[in-house]
Amino acid sequence: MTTLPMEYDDERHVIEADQRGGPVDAPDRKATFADVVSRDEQTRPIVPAVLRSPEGRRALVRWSARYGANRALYHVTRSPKYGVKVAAYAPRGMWRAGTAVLWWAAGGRENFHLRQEAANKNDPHTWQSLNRTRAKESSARWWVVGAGLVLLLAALIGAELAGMPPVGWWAAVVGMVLVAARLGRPADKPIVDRVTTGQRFTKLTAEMVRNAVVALSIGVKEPGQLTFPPPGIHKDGPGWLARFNLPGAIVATTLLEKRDNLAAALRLPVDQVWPEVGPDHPGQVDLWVGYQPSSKMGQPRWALAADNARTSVFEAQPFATDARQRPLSTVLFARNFLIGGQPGSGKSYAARTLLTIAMLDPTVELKVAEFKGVGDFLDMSPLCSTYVVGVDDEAFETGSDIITWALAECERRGKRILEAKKRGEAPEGKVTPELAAKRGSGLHPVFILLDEVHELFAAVPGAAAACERAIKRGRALGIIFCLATQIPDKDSLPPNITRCITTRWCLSVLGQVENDMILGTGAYKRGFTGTVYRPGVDAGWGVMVGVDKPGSARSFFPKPEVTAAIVARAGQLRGQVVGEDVERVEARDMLADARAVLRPGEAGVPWAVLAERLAELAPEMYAGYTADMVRESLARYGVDSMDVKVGRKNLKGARRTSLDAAQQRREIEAE
Ligand SMILES: Nc1ncnc2c1ncn2[C@@H]1O[C@H](COP(=O)(O)OP(=O)(O)OP(=O)(O)O)[C@@H](O)[C@H]1O
Repeated sequence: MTTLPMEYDDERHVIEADQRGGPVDAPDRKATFADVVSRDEQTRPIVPAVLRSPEGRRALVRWSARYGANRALYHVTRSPKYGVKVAAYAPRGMWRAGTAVLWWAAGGRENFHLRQEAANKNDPHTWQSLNRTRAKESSARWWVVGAGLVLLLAALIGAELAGMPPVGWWAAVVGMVLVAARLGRPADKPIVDRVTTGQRFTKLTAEMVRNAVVALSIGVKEPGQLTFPPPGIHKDGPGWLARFNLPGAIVATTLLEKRDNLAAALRLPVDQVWPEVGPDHPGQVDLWVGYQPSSKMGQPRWALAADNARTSVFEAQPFATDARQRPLSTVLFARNFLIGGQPGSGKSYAARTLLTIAMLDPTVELKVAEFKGVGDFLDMSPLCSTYVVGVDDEAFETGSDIITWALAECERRGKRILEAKKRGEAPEGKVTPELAAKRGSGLHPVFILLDEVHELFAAVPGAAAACERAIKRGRALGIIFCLATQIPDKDSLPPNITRCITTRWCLSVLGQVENDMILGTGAYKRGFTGTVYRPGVDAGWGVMVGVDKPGSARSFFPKPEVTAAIVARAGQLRGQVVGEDVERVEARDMLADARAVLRPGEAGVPWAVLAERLAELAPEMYAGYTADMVRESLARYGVDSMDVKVGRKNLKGARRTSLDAAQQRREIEAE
């Protein structure tokens, strides 16, 4: 075969084969000393999780005591029955033990079948040889039995000579009788009854978790696909914690969305099963399963109930507990709080826990308005600079005055902070703990609680918008708002308000819509849902977001006498009421006022000038109003923001024609 030289024309292209890259994985090499010393992976904790916190230890002691007491009581009540059984089985046990020893010593049982077979076959040789083996082994065993008996006798004589008390003899006899009864009982008849029934949950096992997760159909096909990083499933607080990794790219939130199904697969109530995203990666789940449903668990003692409790709104303070009975804390300063839920979900009491934190900080001014009308905060009213309860016009007016006061206070505080900043006392332009505590700084923290605030928003037009502005402005200025509401629709809880409040606590709600109105869109899908709680039964339980660890939170619910002691202590700490009551601000007609401050011949005024003139006309109402606030308020009457000539410049403001047109429209509508 000849090989012809290949011919190419001039336009040939040589296509190079793709270059292979270098190996992606570095070759294995032995770990060097530097590798070993630079390892910083997590070491396994020495103390088990359940013993690491005081709450965990207390929970373990409580659980052990309850469990032990229950078992002890159960058996004590059945002790007569056990006595009869022991009396019946003990002689049989002694007989069995005695004959077993004799048979063993005689070696009768070992090659009995072989000897019998030899006898049946009439084979004396084999029989004799087998019997010799038996006799040889047996003689040694008789020595052992004899030595045992001598030792026992010696021990008895020794005990007698040593003066063993009668109780010791009785204990020895009882022990022997019990052992004999144990040996004498039939194999399928235990002497003591079972305390737990098979159905009750006592331990979370890997098998339960694996099977339950496979049953969820979230992409886990085989039970073996779940891996449990150390320390595996263990006790944590009053329950079990299983940390596991889902296979492949399945994220933990897929499992959280199916909490109901998970509880069903584990055959447990929903409020006993608490899955969370694990700490290491998004595919890790921390599944905590309580010994009991959370609705049946007690609550640890509240640290603020201590005789010497004193708080600071600048530091994290406990206000609730999570499902594992661990206290949850929050800083009040520079935060606002929204508590939502259906009637009976425990909103007022949840709000009281936050108010208690504020109350025990003697620098904080308290203003409370409750529009349920039943006096849920009446006991705390002597500590408040403004307190109102009711659902009448006067209560709503006071509620509205609180918001107006807050707005004006923001304005005043803005100026004070500016001055403090110039003096170097407020480097970040915010109220600091030092400024807040300084007498006469006018920057002490203010805690404003508006309970059932939807009533106020429905009764006073504009209250919601004003509240929104006050919330936004007051955050850095030491004014803390806490709103509690029943969220029936977007008018009673305007979405703008929800948006500017970061810490939200959703107690029992009926459905996904209400849930997401409080916690934010998508919360329900991410597994944060207050729908699992029943009003009344699970009162105080809710889901909280905007805190370090979002999740379930149950408000502290101290007994009335404990609450009374806390209030008395707060009274002692404060000495007198901090702050002053809001002044009654007569409702004013802003459109009429704006027209009144226009000077003759003026075609219009810029917004900033209008704000100044309004503040001069009625400082009690307009003191805090900025140009933007005036523009927004007049926009509601249809007054447009237009160019107004000032000297040679055009500035945005209100024109006389626009103000007059708005007034005419109003008169026509009134007719
Ligand atoms: N943390 C808690 N633990 C146990 N029970 C609680 C807890 N919080 C509230 N409760 C119980 O729930 C009841 C209702 O509480 P609360 O008045 O706070 O509910 P609410 O949501 O404000 O109700 P409504 O809208 O009807 O006023 C209380 O009387 C109290 O018995």
